[in-house]
Amino acid sequence: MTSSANKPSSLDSAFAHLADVVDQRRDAFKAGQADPKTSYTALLFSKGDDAILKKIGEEATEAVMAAKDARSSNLAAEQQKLLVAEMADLWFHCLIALSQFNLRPEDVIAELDRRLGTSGIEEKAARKASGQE
Ligand SMILES: N=c1c2ncn([C@@H]3O[C@H](COP(=O)(O)OP(=O)(O)OP(=O)(O)O)[C@@H](O)[C@H]3O)c2ncn1[C@@H]1O[C@H](COP(=O)(O)O)[C@@H](O)[C@H]1O
Repeated sequence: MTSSANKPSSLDSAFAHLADVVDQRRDAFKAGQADPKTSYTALLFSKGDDAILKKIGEEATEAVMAAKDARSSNLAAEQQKLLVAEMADLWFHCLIALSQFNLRPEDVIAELDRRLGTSGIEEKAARKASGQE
């Protein structure tokens, strides 16, 4: 599998580019310029919040099942490929959900950047101590 060391393009810019495409479809759909019959993205925007959020649940479940299959196959190449495809479906639908809520992948990446270097164990303990949980 690909590692970050030999990745030719930046992950951020790949996400940003796809998010631009999705946002353009969203805006074109709202302006009556994208046809849900020819654009899957426009079709989901035409259906609204519930359909978009339901797809995330479905795609997450499919990714989990693909991961279980990959493990059962001892990480066989074909199962790994299927797992990557399901994860791609999940990430794509997350981008649609972000767009539906006027958010961008950059917002999520900024949040992950903010968390860099903070142990999840420490973060949870701090939340408990401050009564947030
Ligand atoms: N990356 C994707 C992408 N990934 C997955 N999908 C679609 O997501 C759909 C959902 O996958 P499922 O496995 O649930 O398949 P399904 O059973 O057909 O879906 P449902 O009937 O259950 O909704 C499929 O139709 C896939 O083709 C995508 N559709 C579009 N894109 C990107 O979005 C761009 C714009 O797409 P359009 O809006 O269709 O022009 C494309 O150029 C691509 O870059």
